[in-house]
Amino acid sequence: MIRAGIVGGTGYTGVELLRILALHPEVEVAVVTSRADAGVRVDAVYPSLRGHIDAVFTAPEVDTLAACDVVFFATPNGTAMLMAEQLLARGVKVIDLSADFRLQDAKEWSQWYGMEHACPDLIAEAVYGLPEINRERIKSARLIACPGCYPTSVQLGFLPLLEKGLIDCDHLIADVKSGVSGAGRKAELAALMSECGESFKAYSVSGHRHLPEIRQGLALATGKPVGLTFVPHLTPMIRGIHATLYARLESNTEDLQALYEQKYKDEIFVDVLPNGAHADTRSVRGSNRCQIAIHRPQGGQTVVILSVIDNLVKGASGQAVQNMNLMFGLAEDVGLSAVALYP
Ligand SMILES: NC(=O)C1=CN([C@@H]2O[C@H](COP(=O)(O)OP(=O)(O)OC[C@H]3O[C@@H](n4cnc5c(N)ncnc54)[C@H](OP(=O)(O)O)[C@@H]3O)[C@@H](O)[C@H]2O)C=CC1
Ligand SMILES: CC(=O)N[C@@H](CCC(=O)OP(=O)(O)O)C(=O)O
Repeated sequence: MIRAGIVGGTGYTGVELLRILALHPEVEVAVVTSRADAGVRVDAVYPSLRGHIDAVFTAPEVDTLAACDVVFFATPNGTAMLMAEQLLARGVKVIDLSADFRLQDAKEWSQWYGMEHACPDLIAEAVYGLPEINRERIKSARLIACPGCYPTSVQLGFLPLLEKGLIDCDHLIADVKSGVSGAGRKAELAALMSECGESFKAYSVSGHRHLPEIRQGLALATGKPVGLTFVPHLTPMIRGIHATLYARLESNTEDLQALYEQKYKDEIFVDVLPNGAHADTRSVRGSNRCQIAIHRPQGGQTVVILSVIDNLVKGASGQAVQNMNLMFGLAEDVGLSAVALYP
């Protein structure tokens, strides 16, 4: 059995990890941390886990976590980087759901995240945990930087077009909507039902911290810098990300539906919908799937890609477990076969 630790077990991605790992046949959840709830049983905070997780929240301490084979950090940015080095030195694999190791340039990271990086030397070793592009490197990694939720939906949507060089890379547009759980469980005015219910708004239009992460991934796919306008929106739903992606085609020869189907034909967690379909977040809620639909309105030069995920599953905890499966030589979908909840 793989002994797993979760730092930040009371947050939304933490409890989603617990939900997934509770039914994972190869994992025993050995340590779950929370500073605020240290000493409290996990199933007292989350009764849904009664009979599934027999653990008590503890304070996050390296000595306790070092008894694990793998530690997930489901913590705010700036936390994993303080403990990762010590855990790796003690032979523990680290899977970080936060942004601490996502950007390859420590200076750029500091600018977007507003703090100095505590261990810039580890950044080069971290493998960006998007299995659809980095599967082989993930298998032998010690440290995984799980992609952000918006970046997962946008990169999976744009990749086939970029890899084939079919679009104008200077003017990409990602118009993306997120459910409120994307903001985490902490109390926040903007996430109150009376603030975001019955309303819909864009935010961080002048620059969101996922912009450099998405640009970095797309530039790697195409081999040159990309020009991207990324506008996130907050929608009054709990889970889900819906990305509407726009690009200008530079070639008319390719059958785009066939291109996407071919690119993702062996990917368990990327589902290309039939021609003309409209992807919806409800159809991936609770599942580790990304569903993608391709459109070319009026047969013109603009291609519109719809890409949907559950931000807490393929956008965070499901993808983290997908990475863990690869790192430990398991089948990629162990523990991740849940079908979306409907309605
Ligand atoms: N929500 C989402 O959809 C997604 C989130 N992410 C990323 O995953 C990470 C977790 O997000 P989310 O679950 O939403 O966050 P939450 O705010 O819901 O939970 C944060 C958790 O971290 C713990 N924590 C907070 N500060 C510290 C600290 N300094 N040291 C140790 N533990 C700490 C909290 O418990 P306590 O304070 O009691 O210790 C809590 O359990 C973030 O980096 C987020 O950006 C990534 C993709 C999607
Ligand atoms: C709706 C909402 O607030 N979403 C969050 C992003 C999601 C997140 O947790 O960020 P990471 O993926 O980088 O970890 C935000 O815009 O700050």
